Amino acid sequence: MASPYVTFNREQWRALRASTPLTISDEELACLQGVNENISMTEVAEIYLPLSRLLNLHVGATQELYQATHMFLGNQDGKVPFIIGIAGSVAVGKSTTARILQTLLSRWPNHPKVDLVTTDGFLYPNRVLEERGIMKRKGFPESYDLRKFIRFLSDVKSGIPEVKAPVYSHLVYDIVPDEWQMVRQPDILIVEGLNVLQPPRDTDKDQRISEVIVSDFFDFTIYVHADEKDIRHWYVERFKLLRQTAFSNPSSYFRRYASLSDEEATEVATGIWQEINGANLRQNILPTRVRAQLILDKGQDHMVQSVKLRKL
Ligand SMILES: Nc1ncnc2c1ncn2[C@@H]1O[C@H](COP(=O)(O)OP(=O)(O)O)[C@@H](O)[C@H]1O
Ligand SMILES: CC(C)(COP(=O)(O)O)[C@@H](O)C(=O)NCCC(=O)O
Repeated sequence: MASPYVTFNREQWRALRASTPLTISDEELACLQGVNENISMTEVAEIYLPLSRLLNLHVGATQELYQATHMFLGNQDGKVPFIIGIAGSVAVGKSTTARILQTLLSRWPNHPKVDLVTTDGFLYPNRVLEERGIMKRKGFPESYDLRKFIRFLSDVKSGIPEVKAPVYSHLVYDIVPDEWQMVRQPDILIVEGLNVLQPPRDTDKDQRISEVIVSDFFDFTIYVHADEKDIRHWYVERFKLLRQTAFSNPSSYFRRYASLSDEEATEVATGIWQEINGANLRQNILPTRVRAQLILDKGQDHMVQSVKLRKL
């Protein structure tokens, strides 16, 4: 069967930079370094800048389409945000990708307001996960309040002026009660998380919400891919670093991990990977890759090796 994707190797993709009118100023470079100090600026210029141009073209075309419909209907409905979904494994670099794109996309005059929401806010609180015996299934499909997530996306897409997203704290490892992120009609909303390309669940009927699925609300979807052995390595390295930062915070749910030796930390993190995040990747996340409009394929140094773009 012919592939629905056109594949660009790194050289072919970076050549598209020529059709990107904007360059990056020193000030913006500094801002991106703040997003992630490990990100290479060559990577931003060669991979993410052309990607932001492609997205800019899609946003522009969609904005024109909305305008045409409004003119035809003779109404002045509220602004409808363009929604980008970013999927992929835990630790593959979704949040880094999302933040780079947020920064790059906000420089375009026709879509300066770019908001970013992560799907962890739609996890059930620990109390509910405990009641259901699924505390060790965080990130698996059944750990999310899908009804709440779909309502949120539907409200944003309906042009509601102010929509609330719940907030998850990695520090306390739980939903923060009574804290919300307000989404106020951005030009673009980036939604980043493990589950953005997942199909409807039929395992628990309670959760089944008509025929609407999460990805119906996305105007563009990206899957960040890498070999599992590389992602596992990034996960373990990030876990080791967290000992000096988040884990040593007195409010951290994982205080007990702060004093682990390198060897112990590697063992604990590898265990969590095998039991939770790796299993979730294989069972529920990787199978959704085929649904993405664009796939970023990263090598072991985080550099994108190839970009796949859906032909239709
Ligand atoms: N493009 C990149 N260049 C260098 N390091 C990166 C890049 N993307 C992610 N990382 C590193 O990989 C780890 C996981 O990235 P993160 O964006 O937090 O992943 P996710 O949101 O998918 O869990 C972090 O330690 C991050 O610093
Ligand atoms: C919170 C997460 C489920 C990621 O959620 P997302 O924002 O991708 O929906 C994940 O980072 C997580 O905490 N997994 C549980 C196992 C672990 O501690 O790594």
